[in-house]
Amino acid sequence: MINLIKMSFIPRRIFPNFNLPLSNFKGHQQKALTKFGHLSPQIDLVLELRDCRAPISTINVLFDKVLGKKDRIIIYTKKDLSVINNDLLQKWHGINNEKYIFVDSRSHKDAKKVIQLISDYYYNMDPPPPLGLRSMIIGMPNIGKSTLVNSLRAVGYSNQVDSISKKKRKVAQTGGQPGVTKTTSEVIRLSEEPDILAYDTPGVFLPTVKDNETMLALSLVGCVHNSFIDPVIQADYLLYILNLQDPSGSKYREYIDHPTNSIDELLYHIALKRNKVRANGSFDESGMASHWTNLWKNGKSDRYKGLFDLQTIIEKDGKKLRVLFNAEKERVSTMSVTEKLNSSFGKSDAVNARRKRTAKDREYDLRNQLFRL
Ligand SMILES: Nc1nc2c(ncn2[C@@H]2O[C@H](COP(=O)(O)OP(=O)(O)OP(=O)(O)O)[C@@H](O)[C@H]2O)c(=O)[nH]1
Repeated sequence: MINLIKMSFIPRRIFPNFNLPLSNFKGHQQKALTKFGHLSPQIDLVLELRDCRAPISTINVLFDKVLGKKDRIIIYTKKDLSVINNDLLQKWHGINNEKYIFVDSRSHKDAKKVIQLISDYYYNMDPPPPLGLRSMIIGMPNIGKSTLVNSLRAVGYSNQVDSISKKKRKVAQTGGQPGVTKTTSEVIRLSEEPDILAYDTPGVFLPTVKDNETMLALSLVGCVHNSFIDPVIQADYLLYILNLQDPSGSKYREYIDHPTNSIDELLYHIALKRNKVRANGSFDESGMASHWTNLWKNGKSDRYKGLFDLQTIIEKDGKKLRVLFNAEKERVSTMSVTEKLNSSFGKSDAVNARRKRTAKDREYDLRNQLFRL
């Protein structure tokens, strides 16, 4: 029977259309965008951070809108948590000769490579910038900006250990949830030779993200607070994405020996494995969902290296990606940021944020499952 399920298993091609909040735009992010606009004329180089596990969903086209056309290096963070391969990114960025690099923001070895890239840029500037190269580190919330600033500064000053104490080298506050940095920093010197300066900035979200899948990918990589979306829906999306990448069910084999499209079934097996099923057969569904998604969010071991971006899984073609990117720019260009900011504090989103999966959603899952079999 199990072999029959494995053979006939077809992963879901469509994710249920939950009524999720698509906005998490905050007042300090609006202020940050205004400040970006003011600082823009003095910025030589933009360091734009994206998450390796959601390289498309973590693009924020608002940055282009406020900063205008600026030279930039795209830095993919959290490489230690991702399975993305360089061929794919080379295809995307090769078309436009864009500079990009993968890093673990905490790694000094990777920070050295970033300093090297910035230094190369500096030495190619003609004339060299009289007041040092000014860069700005931007990206979605919780993507690793402040961690990278600290690593860059530690590396940039590594030859001058005596001149700067370790405490002084750590300049930016970091944390496990989004929104730790609330204001754009004063200019921070990353290195003296060459003279490289940077602004650390607050993570900025889009006023409204494109669709549910983008919001769920952003949630799995930690750009929104853990509690923002019902954990069972997050777990269901994770299951959906993992099945698309590997329909054999191997990504959750430690809990259940056959592939499944039903999050309820998987969560039950997780509870069983963890001895958390009560005598009456019930279990804490949300608790199991949070436990499972956290393994992937935090990359608890190599087994949980992830890729949560539906579009990255589908769009392998660089040209198509460019079309997608332009469509996103178009979508955002019609948005009034202030308008969206006000509406994002509206009651409906707060209500939606707490919305749980309903009996109807479960029924949908079950029908989907039966239909596939
Ligand atoms: N595994 C891993 N963790 C990282 C990496 N970069 C950052 N982190 C962790 O991610 C969390 C967020 O990092 P921050 O540097 O505070 O992120 P931020 O972009 O400054 O966040 P905001 O203040 O919300 O803008 C912290 O717990 C970091 O330790 C990375 O490359 N790999």
